[in-house]
Amino acid sequence: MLEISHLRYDVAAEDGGELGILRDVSLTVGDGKLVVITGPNGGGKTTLARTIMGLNQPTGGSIRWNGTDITDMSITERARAGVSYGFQQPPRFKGLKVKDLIALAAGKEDLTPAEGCQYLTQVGLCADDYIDREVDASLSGGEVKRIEIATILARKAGLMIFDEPEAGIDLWSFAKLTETFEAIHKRGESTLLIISHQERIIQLADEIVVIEKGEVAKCGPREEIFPQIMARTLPGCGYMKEADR
Ligand SMILES: Nc1ncnc2c1ncn2[C@@H]1O[C@H](COP(=O)(O)OP(=O)(O)OP(=O)(O)O)[C@@H](O)[C@H]1O
Repeated sequence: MLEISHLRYDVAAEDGGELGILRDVSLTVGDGKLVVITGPNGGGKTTLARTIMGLNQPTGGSIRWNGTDITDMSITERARAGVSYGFQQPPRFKGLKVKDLIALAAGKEDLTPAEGCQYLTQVGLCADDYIDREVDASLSGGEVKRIEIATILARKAGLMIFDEPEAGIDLWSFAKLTETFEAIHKRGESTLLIISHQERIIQLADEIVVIEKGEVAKCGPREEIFPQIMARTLPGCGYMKEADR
């Protein structure tokens, strides 16, 4: 279980004061649940995900994972504890091949072709075309994004956090990805926290959390929150991006 309690993340403001990016965020995610975090741009979703992963040190509150306080743990310690995070814009790794990156994530020396195929197919990539490619600038943004998601799947972490997994991904691969999320959720082996503006991903959620202005604006079962979100997606305002409607 992930338990976030009164989490704050403040940064220095231009006027010399403090700017609250996350303000008193409390949230509980049960084991095996699929929770979608959505909300307007700049609301604080990525900051929350980065803080859970340890990329930002909170200025207040606590994060517990499976009963252990991980608030002051390093990124590596959190990863060892089973927390993994897929960046909104994943980095490239010049000199590393796709198979190296996935093998590293899976904790193996090498990958068999079948294993490579297993992980890449889940994100809509053909292993034959990608397994020996370098994860450098020759790959498109959508390709790097899908390869990074494959590494998270290979890690089989207890908590998988995906930051806008739909970003830059074509329709066919997106359909494959939603199937993959559904399958992981059905197996119940991992807890999924997915930041998304995409209606089809939001529809997979057990629970939806709306983060707005650094606070939890809404939180509850999908059946309850989804109609409220849709009611606010009127032209010119609302939670969901124009392109997703
Ligand atoms: N270190 C920082 N210093 C100043 N402002 C910051 C810092 N980190 C985040 N912010 C600001 O905090 C707000 C929340 O950013 P965040 O990236 O978490 O939003 P988001 O909800 O993920 O947005 P999007 O939907 O556009 O991805 C933004 O206005 C951002 O510019």
